[in-house]
Amino acid sequence: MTDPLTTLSETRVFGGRLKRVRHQSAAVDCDMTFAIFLPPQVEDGVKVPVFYWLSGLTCTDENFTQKAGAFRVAAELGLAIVAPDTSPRGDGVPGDPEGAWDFGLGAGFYVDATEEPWARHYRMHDYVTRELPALVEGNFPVSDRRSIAGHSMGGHGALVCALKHPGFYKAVSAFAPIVNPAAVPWGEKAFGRYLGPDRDRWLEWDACALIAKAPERLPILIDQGDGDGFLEAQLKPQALVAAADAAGHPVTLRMQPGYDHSYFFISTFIEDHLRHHAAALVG
Ligand SMILES: N[C@@H](CCC(=O)N[C@@H](CSC=O)C(=O)NCC(=O)O)C(=O)O
Repeated sequence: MTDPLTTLSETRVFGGRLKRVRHQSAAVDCDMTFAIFLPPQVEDGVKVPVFYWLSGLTCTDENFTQKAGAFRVAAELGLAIVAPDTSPRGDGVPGDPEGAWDFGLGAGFYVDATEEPWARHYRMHDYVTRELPALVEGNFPVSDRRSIAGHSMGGHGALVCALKHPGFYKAVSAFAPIVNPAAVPWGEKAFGRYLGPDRDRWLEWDACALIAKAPERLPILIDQGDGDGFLEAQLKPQALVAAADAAGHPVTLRMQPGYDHSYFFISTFIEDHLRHHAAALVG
């Protein structure tokens, strides 16, 4: 062990192990909890690649582990899964002044805030792309082959992480992502507070803007339910398809008839995403 980690729980699942781990984060300056699934292959001494999952608004590390149904296929494919929390938390970490669920605690938006009082703790991009991978790779039997996926706010996070860090991830995908946060109500509220009023600076955290100048054309897989109540106002996946087409960036958008925004939708298609990631990660 190179970093002080506290194991909160350890559970056997599909021949592997699911752990919840707490540590002091320098990036977000508070204690953080993440989940890590280690597939059975690690027990034969194999260093396995890591699939990072970023959850959406209101989530912790536990929504994905308890609801997505990912572990049978991850065990088969030999993938580790790491699911961090969605924001800093704890004493001294400010939340939404009105207690709303779409900003602050559980809603870090995977950006590095520049404005007060958010800038000290709300640095989830730095946490997810730098501190957490270093911690995981220094303390668990995993390789440096990584991929990233997420849902809704976490889908936005996954797309932005991949687009801002060419070569760092081998695959990227998203369920019902917020693709154009600079132009929808959830993103306008969060970016206005975390990043300040200059909308040009918001574009550094917007997949539709980043894709135009991406130095790497990593194919993007997106699943989106057409019965999703957030589709028209917050998600707008066609905006990413248009930006990707203009840039020559490969995107596959699968509109899934009748599916909503929930983890029932995610659990239905998570196997496809894991296999998409494994094709790039394993071998
Ligand atoms: N107010 C509701 C709705 C919040 C919600 O739907 N959250 C989604 C993510 S939305 C975009 O980021 C979610 O993943 N919820 C957790 C779950 O397990 O379904 C609420 O408080 O749940």
